[in-house]
Amino acid sequence: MAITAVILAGGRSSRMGRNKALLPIGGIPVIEKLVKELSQVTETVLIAGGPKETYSYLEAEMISDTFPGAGPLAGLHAGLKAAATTWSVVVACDMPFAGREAVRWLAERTLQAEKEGKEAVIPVVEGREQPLLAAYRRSVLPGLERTLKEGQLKLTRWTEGLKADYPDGAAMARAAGIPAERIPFNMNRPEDYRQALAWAESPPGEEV
Ligand SMILES: Nc1nc2c(ncn2[C@@H]2O[C@H](COP(=O)(O)OP(=O)(O)OP(=O)(O)O)[C@@H](O)[C@H]2O)c(=O)[nH]1
Repeated sequence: MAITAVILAGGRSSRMGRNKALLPIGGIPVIEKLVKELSQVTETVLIAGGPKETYSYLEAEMISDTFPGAGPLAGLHAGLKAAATTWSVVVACDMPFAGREAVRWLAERTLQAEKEGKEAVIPVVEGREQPLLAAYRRSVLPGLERTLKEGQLKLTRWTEGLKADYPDGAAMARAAGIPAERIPFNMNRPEDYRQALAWAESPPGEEV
């Protein structure tokens, strides 16, 4: 599909205590798993932020933030700026189950969003908006750049100002064939990593 995947991989991983993107899931670093999955359903995979030399073996293009240290919004900005497609899907590097079906589902939603003049598709999974597993139109860039220049770094404050579609993520979960809560699950702390490992080993639908 003519869409770019942007994997956000900057940040400090301070709560985890080590680079989250390199945590093994199913025997490979989570970022490698994401690159493999997302490259099956997108035109290009970009990695925004993180140590370039460490990720050079991956089949993805690496992008540096224009606003270093400014958090996920800076990664989103760098990714959208480098993307050659009108729409990009953004995925945080610490979401081990945000796989190809979820991204394909989001990419399909952008077709309708485009017709309706929307500039973002932000799924709502179990009542929570997921701006780090979402699709954005390149046209958000000038506003995003202004926001970053003003030093406003809060993601949800920025997304509030977008013309966004907020589809129910239950359908995304059905498409992916895994429980909804797992899809945007992200690993911030060591206990989250343990939970992800347990889920990775359990068959879909089986609660751990
Ligand atoms: N490119 C880029 N990505 C970032 C930046 N900050 C965070 N991210 C990514 O955004 C996602 C969410 O980040 P967080 O988990 O909130 O922050 P973190 O700094 O990685 O982790 P903590 O230090 O524990 O807060 C992750 O995929 C990060 O890799 C940044 O400054 N630049």
